[in-house]
Amino acid sequence: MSDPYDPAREGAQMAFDGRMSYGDYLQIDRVLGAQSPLSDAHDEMLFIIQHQTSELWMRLAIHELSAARVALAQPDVRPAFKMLARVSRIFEQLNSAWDVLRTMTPSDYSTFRAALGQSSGFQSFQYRQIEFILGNRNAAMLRPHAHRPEILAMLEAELAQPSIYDVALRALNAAIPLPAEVLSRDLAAPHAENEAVMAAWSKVYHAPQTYWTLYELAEKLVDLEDYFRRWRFNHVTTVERVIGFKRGTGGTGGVSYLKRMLEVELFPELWHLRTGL
Ligand code: HEM
Ligand SMILES: N[C@@H](CC(=O)c1ccccc1NC=O)C(=O)O
Repeated sequence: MSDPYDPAREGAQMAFDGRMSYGDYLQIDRVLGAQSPLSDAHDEMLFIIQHQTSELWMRLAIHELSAARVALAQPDVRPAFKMLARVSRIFEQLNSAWDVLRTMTPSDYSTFRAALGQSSGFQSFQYRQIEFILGNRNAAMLRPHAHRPEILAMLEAELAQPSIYDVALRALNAAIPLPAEVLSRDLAAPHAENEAVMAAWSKVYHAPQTYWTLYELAEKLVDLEDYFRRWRFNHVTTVERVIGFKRGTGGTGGVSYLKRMLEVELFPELWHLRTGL
């Protein structure tokens, strides 16, 4: 019998006093110190981790979307494509995660729902920031954050910046001029569907070879919205499955509110032009 295998023999570092380890670099103690269930219910840990991991992925999505917005304002927009593609993949990841949460039945959830009080995903400031960056803007959504001035200020600052779609339209305008009202709209409101924008994107789709970069940009945006829509759909379906038509802890009608959100169109012209092609 040979001795048990020891990775130190091939050089694995085994001593970490005074050296940065895996846990040091990733601050694992802080991450793993942040799960504090309020009940004894077995499934509350699943619920907490599902949300915390979602928030971590949202953090990366915001990092990528913010950089993509800067990149889209440059003369060469192509470096933004990688970032937008990565955000779509992040949403794909979040979409797959619903499969884990769906293992929680209504009976399981009812063992700890009361412990959640009035807290709700509706109050997720990172989610709201993503919606605002993408262009789904509504100043009423700032109110749940009034008690956190720095978060309120961050979201207000977001409403004062052009959305991803606004910067995309500026890039489109450089090739196919758009009306001034599109380029200097009230940034705190959502973009209103516009005939001239649709005509310009249609021109791109009729001649992809001529407008290849804009064509690629448009498809990256459609891809992103496609994955985001799937997230909304998975959410509302999971909610109906778990709480039926009960009101939400956040105070909305629950499924009725979430179904209304399914109607949001972030990049309306990019969807509507397809009918005319
Ligand atoms: C059993 C699981 C879940 C249930 C029953 C549920 C239920 C609800 C309900 C009823 C709402 C409407 C607001 C309210 O009145 O509370 C809502 C909103 C929301 N939830 Fe969930 N949710 C679940 C899981 C999740 C997960 C895993 C996330 C991921 C972060 C999430 C994020 C959100 C967000 C961001 C909103 C606001 C949506 C918007 O304003 O468009 N939820 N949820
Ligand atoms: N709104 C949910 C509660 C909920 O799902 C939740 C509660 C606290 C933190 C995040 C949550 N997730 C999504 O809303 C409900 O009405 O049961």
